[in-house]
Amino acid sequence: MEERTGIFAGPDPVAIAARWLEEAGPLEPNDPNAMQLATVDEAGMPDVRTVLLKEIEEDPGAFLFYTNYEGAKARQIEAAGGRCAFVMHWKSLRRQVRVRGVAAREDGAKADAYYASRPLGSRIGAWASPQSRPVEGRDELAALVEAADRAHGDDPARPPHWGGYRIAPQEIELWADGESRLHDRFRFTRPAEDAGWRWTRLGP
Ligand SMILES: Cc1cc2nc3c(=O)[nH]c(=O)nc-3n(C[C@H](O)[C@H](O)[C@H](O)COP(=O)(O)O)c2cc1C
Repeated sequence: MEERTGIFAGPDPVAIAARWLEEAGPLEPNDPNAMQLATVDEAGMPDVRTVLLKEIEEDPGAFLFYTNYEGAKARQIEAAGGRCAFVMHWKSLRRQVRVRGVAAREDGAKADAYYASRPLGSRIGAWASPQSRPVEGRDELAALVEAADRAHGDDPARPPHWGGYRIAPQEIELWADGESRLHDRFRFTRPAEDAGWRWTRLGP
């Protein structure tokens, strides 16, 4: 099988994705860690939205983002037994990472620490925002923020309805732009989390 070299080098696609994200950091105008997270609702209808990838854990490999556990994406993730997918595309690098996997809540010490590291306004916002539910207008939102501010003060604890998801990847595809649309695509799979990754080149 043809060897993977250069930007594709290495046995672990999670580590390669982490390398690519680091490379994209100084090149992207905004949010190099933005990922488009796909879920399906209970009728099987797909849904997708952007969230921010906050951490890549390298062993055994996982991707973390944070959100409201009462919003649509959380409901969809949980109803699907955690199954979800995401894609990251860096226009500056002309590269793409696709991941399919299973998400599980990270609502322990790591979520507490990340919550505590956020600016106060964001911490209050996490208490105040009824994510994915209708609001009457900005006035209602402002009133909810004011109430949360009064209730939780200057050092709010992490809300029970807010925390992380850790996506354990089952399949990762690394893609890089090639000449004449002959892009490079490598798909990695592993039979279990503690097994090594196998890979194959795919037609573009
Ligand atoms: C650049 C960008 C970053 C975002 N980051 C997050 C995030 O990290 N977590 C989150 O819950 N929503 C984030 N959002 C908002 C989501 O895209 C979405 O509107 C919200 O989470 C509600 O999604 P849902 O109704 O499918 O649950 C972000 C939006 C953008 C455009």
